[in-house]
Amino acid sequence: SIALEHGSHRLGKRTDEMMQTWRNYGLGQFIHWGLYAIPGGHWEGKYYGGAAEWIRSWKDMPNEAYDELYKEFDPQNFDPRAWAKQAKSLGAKYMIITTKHHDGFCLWPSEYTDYDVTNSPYGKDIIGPLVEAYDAEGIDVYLYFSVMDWNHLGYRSKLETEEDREAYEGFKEFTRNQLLELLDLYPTTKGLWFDGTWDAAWKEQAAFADKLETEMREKIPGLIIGSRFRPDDYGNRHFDSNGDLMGDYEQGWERKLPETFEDTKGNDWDCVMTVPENQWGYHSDWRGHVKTSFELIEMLVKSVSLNGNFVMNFGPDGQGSIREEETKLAAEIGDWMDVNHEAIYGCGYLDWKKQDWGYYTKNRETGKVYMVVFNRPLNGALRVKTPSKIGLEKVYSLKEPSVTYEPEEVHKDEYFIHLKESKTSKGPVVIVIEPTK
Ligand SMILES: C[C@@H]1N[C@@H](C#Cc2ccccc2)[C@H](O)[C@@H]1O
Repeated sequence: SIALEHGSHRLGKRTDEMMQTWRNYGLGQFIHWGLYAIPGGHWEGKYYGGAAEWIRSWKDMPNEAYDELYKEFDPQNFDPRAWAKQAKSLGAKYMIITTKHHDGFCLWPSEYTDYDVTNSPYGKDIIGPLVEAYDAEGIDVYLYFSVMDWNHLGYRSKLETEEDREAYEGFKEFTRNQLLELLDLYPTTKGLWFDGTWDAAWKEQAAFADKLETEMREKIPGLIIGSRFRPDDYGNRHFDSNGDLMGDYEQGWERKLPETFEDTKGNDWDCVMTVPENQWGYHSDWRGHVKTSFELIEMLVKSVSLNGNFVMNFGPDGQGSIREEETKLAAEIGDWMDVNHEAIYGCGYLDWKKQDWGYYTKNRETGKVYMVVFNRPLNGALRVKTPSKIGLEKVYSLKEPSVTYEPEEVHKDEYFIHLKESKTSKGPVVIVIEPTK
């Protein structure tokens, strides 16, 4: 293996309580909110189809005009407790909020820049009330932080000149100051979700990032930081030059999902997912495919079945309202979770042979097995291949436990479970197997 000073510092998974809690979340909520929500994908009547939170970077969009938007930020509809209540009814166990996206505008009162909410007409901290509201609902809060910062004069995507390097040293100090400031201001945060770390300039900062990650972990013991923060000695991210995972879980699944357990390399991971194809911040004109609640529930179940967490994105509008499409999805998914959360929370991968009808999840504590059926076979018979000697004496419907099943053994350790028409349940039906030995 390659000698690394700043590669992965731990082989295998974290087993402490905070990480176990993270592992058992199942469902999270991402919130992308900032100045980009004001234009909402349009500028002077022109529609921009790219990601709305990147509008400042589109060629026809005048940067100076974007940078003035903070003078319009006054979200009078912002209601953190309503957001937290909606997240509770969705069934989210954690929430990730953009404290600062690539544009550099800070949703908290930062001592290290004037480009923050205190200098907007709104004038007040956004992050603090959100942390408080979500904590009150028992939903853990994680802070999204973009290292890339288009507003800071010392930011560089690459370091070519001596001037670049000097300026970048100031930017690094600023970044460190802001991160330590966030952890001081919001000590109940359980982790940081880093983004904007693909720049060549940042990839040269293995030693700096390593030291800073250690400092942050010392400030909040148990803090959870994913694979997207640190570059190793050779600029590799997510996995170091020896292929070992950086950070506490893999953050590589952005708008995509692993297909097999092998794709996950056996690591902890999260999938962060937009509702439209590629809009994180608010866009007033969603075009292309907008996911249905059934699609999102399947992504959630697939994630949990492969030991991952699924984080669904919300993009509040410029006034601080959650758009109706997201409200509707939250209600539909929440209704399904009300009945079926037992197959999600505290569950993970089961090494039984994957079947076409859907996904298995297994409760890590009870050992209960959940068959989440998305594709009802035409003959209504679910094929189940079990490891040998598993007893299937206790099989029932999660929604209607009085509806029990007697699996029909068709081959050695291979059974049919004949679905009984359950009440019209919206979304996938879940069959529970309580292995008896
Ligand atoms: C979590 C997501 N990461 C950000 C990005 C990106 C990106 C950058 C370059 C190429 C493709 C995607 C998006 O703006 C959003 O914050």
